Formats: sequence, structure tokens, C-alpha cells
Amino acid sequence: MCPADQVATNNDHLVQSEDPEHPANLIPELCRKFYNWGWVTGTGGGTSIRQGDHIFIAPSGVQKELMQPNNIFVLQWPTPKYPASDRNYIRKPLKLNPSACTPLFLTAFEQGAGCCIHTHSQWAVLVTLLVEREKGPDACFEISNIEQIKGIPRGKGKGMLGFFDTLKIPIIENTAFEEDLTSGLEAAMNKYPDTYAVLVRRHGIYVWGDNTAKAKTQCESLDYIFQLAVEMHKLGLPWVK
Ligand SMILES: CSCCC(=O)C(=O)COP(=O)(O)O
Ligand SMILES: [Zn+2]
Repeated sequence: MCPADQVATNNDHLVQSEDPEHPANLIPELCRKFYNWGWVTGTGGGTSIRQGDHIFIAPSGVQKELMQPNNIFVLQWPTPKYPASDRNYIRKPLKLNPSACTPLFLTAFEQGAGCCIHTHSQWAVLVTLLVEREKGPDACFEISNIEQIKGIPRGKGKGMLGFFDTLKIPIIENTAFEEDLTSGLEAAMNKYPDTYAVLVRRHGIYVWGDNTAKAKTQCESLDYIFQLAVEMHKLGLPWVK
């Protein structure tokens, strides 16, 4: 756990609220759920929320399910993505570093997202392995004729996908360091401007939404679909009719 006595008193009021929906309360609460779903075990994965001109970010390398509100970093939005030293932190807990996923979360916020979730779900990883043969910029997971596809938006302001639509989630290659995934994420977003998620080969997935509830439900729908896809593959059933 992140020790409470290692926390600075800088702008503590930004993470102190009785409101369970406040991002500083919501991020630890969500990460406890995500841990139980196998999404953020072993310190991997995480979540970031934008509220107005503040971005709330978890620390790096901590047990995400044990996080407390006073462990949360706050960035003034907008903020430079690079170099990291130029980012506008207005709250930095002592002896902790911000998540290595920060530039990826910022990339989602640049697209207008209100929340971004990164998971290391084994179903997401397995799907990237099953389409491993299609390496390169065109790598993509595709599935159709599954009811849960309706839980994924067609694109911003375009409503939700329908049963007969084909869900497409781009896959980018993993890198040695989480931060170095940023250019791949940006490229995938440019190539698939309607996507709300990008898979990372042998690593996991980034999912974002207009707000926290949408990011969470979209991530749940995708995880359901990935698990189903793995089981379909084992039964020799095609993903696209
Ligand atoms: C065993 S986790 C490896 C790092 C990673 O992929 C990740 O998502 C966690 O990054 P953070 O800096 O938020 O701990
Ligand atoms: Zn990761």
C-alpha cells in the first residue's frame, strides 16, 4: 500500500471530498473492482479521470487495489504531453511517481475523453495473440453478430454499434516502456478516428469514454466480447460471419 505519511500537503483539498463520485474517491474504488476482475493485478493497468480542468492520475508501480485518495496526482488541464518535466502537476504525493500510462491517458483526453482505463486483462492479451499473424499497422480485432457489440459507440455523436455491424479494435505492438506506446496509440487513433479502444499486443488494452461510466461499461463490454471470442476460437467458430 502507499503509505499515508509519505504524502505531501500540496493542494490536498483537491483529493479530499465526501462525494463518492469525486475522481479522487472514484479511481481507488474503480481499481478495487478492476483488481477483482483481473484487470489491474500485480500493479499493472490503471485509470485516469478528467474533471473540468483537472486530470486525476494514480501513482506508478503501486498495488492499484490498495490506493487511497491521498495517493492521487492532479494535473492542470491542458498540459504538455512531452517532455514529462513540463507537465503541470498541481498535486504530487511525495515519494511516488505518476503512472507510466500518463502520456497515453493524456492522448485520450486530447480526443475529448472524460476517463481512460488501461487493463492487463488476459482476455484482451489472448485476443492479440490470436491475431498475431496480422502484424503491422493494419492489425485489427474484428467481430460481428454478437449482441454485446451494442455496448460500443459507432463513433463520437454517432450512436452505438448495431448487432449486424462489425466491431473493429486496432492492435498496436508493445514497447519496452509503457510511455513509448504513445506514438502507436496516436497512430491508431488517426487511422481509426471512431475507435474508443486500442489493444496492445501481449500487454492489454486502453479504453476511453466521454465520462467514467461510459469508459467502464465500454471496457466491460469489450472484456466480455474478448472472452467470448477466445472461447469461440477454441470451438472453431468464426468471429465474423
Ligand atoms: C507489471 S505492470 C508493468 C507496467 C504496466 O504495464 C502498467 O500498466 C502499469 O503502469 P503504472 O506506471 O501505472 O504502474
Ligand atoms: Zn500496462
